[in-house]
Amino acid sequence: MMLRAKDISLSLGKAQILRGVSMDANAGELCVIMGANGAGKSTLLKVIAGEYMHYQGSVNIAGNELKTLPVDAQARMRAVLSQQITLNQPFSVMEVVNMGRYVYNTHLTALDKEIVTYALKTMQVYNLRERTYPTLSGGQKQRVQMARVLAQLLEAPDLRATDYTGKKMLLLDEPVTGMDILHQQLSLQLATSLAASGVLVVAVLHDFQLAAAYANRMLLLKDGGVYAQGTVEEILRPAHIKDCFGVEVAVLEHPQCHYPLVVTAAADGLFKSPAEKAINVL
Ligand SMILES: Nc1ncnc2c1ncn2[C@@H]1O[C@H](COP(=O)(O)OP(=O)(O)OP(=O)(O)O)[C@@H](O)[C@H]1O
Repeated sequence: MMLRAKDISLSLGKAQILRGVSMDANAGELCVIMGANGAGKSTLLKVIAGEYMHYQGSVNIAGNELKTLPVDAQARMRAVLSQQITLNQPFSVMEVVNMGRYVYNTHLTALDKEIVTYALKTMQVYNLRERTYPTLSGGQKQRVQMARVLAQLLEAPDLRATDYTGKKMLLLDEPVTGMDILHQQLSLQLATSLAASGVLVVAVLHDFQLAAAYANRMLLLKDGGVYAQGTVEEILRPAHIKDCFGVEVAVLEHPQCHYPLVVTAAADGLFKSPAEKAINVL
């Protein structure tokens, strides 16, 4: 088991944010965490990323207890794409992606530079490499951040050249926010390819369709606890979505693909949810 989180509880200030969350995920899986705003998804990801060390419970990564893993060893095992990255200094795109390699070397080697070039090309931002990062569009910035975490993970300038099983974990918090549909697909295909090379990928997503198409395993959070955990078919059910998001949906069969389609049920009278009540107030 690459990741075994057991009974994680966490308070921030006076508020209890996570309540006894347990999750397991294997190397080679793409695990998607979903849940309403404020459900605790980012907080859980931050616990796994070693950002909050005052949690109760245990987080075990590839057989190591997170609390006993030195910070530099953690940085070489996993890369993290956080939800809000504010980087206002005038770094170039290339410099931002180089940052992914500084966990290995303070002076980049020829191999580091090859990996950075590979990551830039994979995320289709190579042509932007001389641009100043803060001047990029939102979606372009997000693609550069994906390139940075890819550069941090890889050991060779070729995704398929190495077996990363049990060695690497990628944590993505809403990685495709602001990306156009092509780059959303590209990013999740990249995540799938990384998983095929043995990386455990844990991604927070808000898009049911992307989750349905790409997840091997899903975790649905509600109010800081686990509401359900399982396969796409087990998790993406109308009753679960109603309970967790307050919206009536229908789950349809995709006409061409094997995964389910989640659509809002917009027929008259179907919206009896808190979301719709909120809209009525407006
Ligand atoms: N540093 C903090 N101090 C106090 N409360 C916090 C802190 N960080 C998060 N919270 C609260 O914890 C709860 C969970 O936040 P979290 O960011 O994990 O939610 P989320 O599921 O990722 O939501 P979203 O979909 O909006 O990104 C929210 O109510 C949030 O306000």
